[in-house]
Amino acid sequence: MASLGSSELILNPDGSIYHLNLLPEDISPIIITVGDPGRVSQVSQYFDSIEIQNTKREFVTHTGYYAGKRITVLSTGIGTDNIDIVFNELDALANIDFQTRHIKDKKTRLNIIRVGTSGSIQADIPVDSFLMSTSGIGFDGLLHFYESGHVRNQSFEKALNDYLGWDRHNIHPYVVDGDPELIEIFRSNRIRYGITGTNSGFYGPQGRSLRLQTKIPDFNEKLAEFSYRNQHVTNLEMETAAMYGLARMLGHRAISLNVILANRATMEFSKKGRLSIDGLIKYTLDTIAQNSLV
Ligand SMILES: O=P(O)(O)O[C@H]1O[C@H](CO)[C@@H](O)[C@H]1O
Ligand SMILES: O=c1cc[nH]c(=O)[nH]1
Repeated sequence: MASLGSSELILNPDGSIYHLNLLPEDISPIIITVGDPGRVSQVSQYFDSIEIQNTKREFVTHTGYYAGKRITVLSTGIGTDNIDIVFNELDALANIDFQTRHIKDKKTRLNIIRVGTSGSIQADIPVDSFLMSTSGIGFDGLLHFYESGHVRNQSFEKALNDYLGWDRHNIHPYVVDGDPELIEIFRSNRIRYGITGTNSGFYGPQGRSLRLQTKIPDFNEKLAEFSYRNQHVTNLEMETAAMYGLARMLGHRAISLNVILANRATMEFSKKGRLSIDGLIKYTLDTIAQNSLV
C-alpha cells in the first residue's frame, strides 16, 4: 500500500500530528476527553505526576500518572467537527508509523472516556446528576461522510427516524451504541443510564430560542416522548454520537459520562456546576484506577 501523502497525514516540523501537536509517545491508551480546555487541569490536578503538557488551539493535553496508571486528558473543544479531528489524529498517533507513513500491522486499541456536560430533557433527571450514555443519537452529519453502516444501531435508527419523520427538515439522525465493556466498568449506583442526543449546535439544534425562532418548536418534547426497548432519550450535548461512531469504526472503545447541568424540562440550571464536574472527574479517575482497561 502507498504511504500516506503529506497533505493527508499532516505532520508539523517537529514530527507532531497537525492539530493536536502531539508525538506518538505523548499519549496513553487510556484517554479522558473533555470539551472545555479549562477542564484539563481540573482533571490533571489529581494526577500524582504530569509528564507532558501541550496546547494548540482548543486542544490542551496533559499526560501523567494517577494511582500508577498512565492517563492522557485532552480537550476536544465544542462539537463533532472537532471530534472528527481528535479521533482521527489520536488514532494516527496510535496506529500509523510517522516515519514510513504506513498504517501499522499491529493496532493499539485506545480507551476513550468523555467527561462532559449536558442538558436533560426529562423532568425527573435532576441537575448535578451523573449520566452514562448507552447510545448516542447524532443529529449532526458526521457519520454520513464515512462507511458507517456496520457500526450503527440500524434498528434503533429506523425506529427513531420513522417516529420523528424529520427527513422533511433534512434531519436524519444516526445511532451508535457505547462500548459494552466500558459501560460495565463505569456502571454503579452513582450514575444513571440514558440515551444521549448529540446536536450540531447549542441553541436552535437543542430547541433553544433566544431571539431566533426554531423550525421544530416541540423538538425536545418530541424526543423526550420517544422510547426504544423501554429506553428513553434523556439528554442533549454535542460530541457523544460522533465519538461512538468513530471509535467503533477505528477499533477503539469509547464511553461518554455526563454531568447534567441544565434541565430543559423544568428550566433549571446547576448552581454548583464546577463542584459536580469535579465529582464526575473523581469518579472517572477512581474507576480507571480500580479496573484493568488496557
Ligand atoms: O462541557 P463539554 O464537555 O464541552 O460538553 C458540553 O458543553 C458544550 C456546550 O456548552 C458542548 O461541548 C457540550 O457537549
Ligand atoms: O443544555 C446543555 C448543557 C450543556 N451542554 C449542552 O450541550 N447542552
